[in-house]
Amino acid sequence: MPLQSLKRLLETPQRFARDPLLFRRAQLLNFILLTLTALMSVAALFNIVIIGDSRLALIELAMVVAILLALWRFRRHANLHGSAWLASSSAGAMLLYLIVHTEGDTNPYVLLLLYPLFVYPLHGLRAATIAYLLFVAAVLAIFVYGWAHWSISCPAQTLFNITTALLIGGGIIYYYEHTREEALNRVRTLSMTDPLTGIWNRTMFDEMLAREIAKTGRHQRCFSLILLDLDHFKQINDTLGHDVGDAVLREFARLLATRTRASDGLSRWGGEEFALILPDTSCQQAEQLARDLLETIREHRFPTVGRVTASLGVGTFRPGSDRDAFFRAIDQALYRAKRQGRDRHAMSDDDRTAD
Ligand SMILES: Nc1nc2c(ncn2[C@@H]2O[C@H](COP(=O)(O)OP(=O)(O)OP(=O)(O)O)[C@@H](O)[C@H]2O)c(=O)[nH]1
Repeated sequence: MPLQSLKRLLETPQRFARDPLLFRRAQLLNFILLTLTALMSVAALFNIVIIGDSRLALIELAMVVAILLALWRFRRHANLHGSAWLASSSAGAMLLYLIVHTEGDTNPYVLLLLYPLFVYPLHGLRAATIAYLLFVAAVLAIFVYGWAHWSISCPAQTLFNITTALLIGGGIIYYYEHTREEALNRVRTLSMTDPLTGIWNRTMFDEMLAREIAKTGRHQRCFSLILLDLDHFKQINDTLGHDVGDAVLREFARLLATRTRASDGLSRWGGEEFALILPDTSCQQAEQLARDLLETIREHRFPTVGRVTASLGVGTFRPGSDRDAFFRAIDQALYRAKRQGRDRHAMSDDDRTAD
């Protein structure tokens, strides 16, 4: 039974599971908070029973209380940011107190190197660097104070060693975090974009669609979706080759990107099909945009092939609509536009004011 409770405590709350980066940070925070609680409790016990230093033990118990508070805020209220700050500042204060308490004895300095080890993974690059620089400044200020008031043997050498260790230790962890974040951002970008056209891929389309659907429920707003399919694209591939087909797809994506807003979700839905999510856009506005897009495509001259046309299916999602039915209706509208001769748009059945 106690083993099961411990296992539950080690598990990261599932509410963070939707975002892998947030989940990793939550996992780290959970682990660090539990480790600090255990470490400080043992240290307090050690100081009471073996050393007989009740003042230090009391400070350590105060830190345990602060860390437990952070743990409670994190697990109960999903407060990641505040809990991380509470944990890092109380651990920092504890380390600084150790230096003061031992009046400059070199033993606590070894522990200082632990600080960047948990501050960087907890806070991320920017906030951690601020926290760490403040910490280094506090350590040096305390040491300078101690130089005048405590009997430190070889103070100049100790100051040099502390500064070097703090800067090198912090520097290495900063660089590690920096390269890790960079690599992660690159992987993230790759996982979101379509390699041929550089616009969003199907995964991002699905994510944005889910987000917009959730927003319509919360704010009672609507959004629109346009599906675009190039006409007779197979002929381009068959007569001019796949490289020309690829170039047309790239140019088509670029053209659409120049005619849409940054807040619109333009993605390659698959093959020669593209999707455009239009937040806060009514059926009439979406239809007008569909007409404008058709004209832009019609008038554009694509490299090698010249004139290209597309067919569009348009629909509006309203609060309470069903995702699959909505999508099916737009897909059907697109095929209606194809059947009726291509180079045109068609509205989904729910929005049929004009074809
Ligand atoms: N070059 C190239 N072709 C692709 C790519 N993805 C899909 N295709 C081709 O797109 C063509 C789509 O053909 P169809 O579904 O028959 O459509 P279509 O010829 O445009 O005909 P309609 O849509 O009815 O006007 C197929 O030949 C696919 O091989 C790609 O990434 N690059």
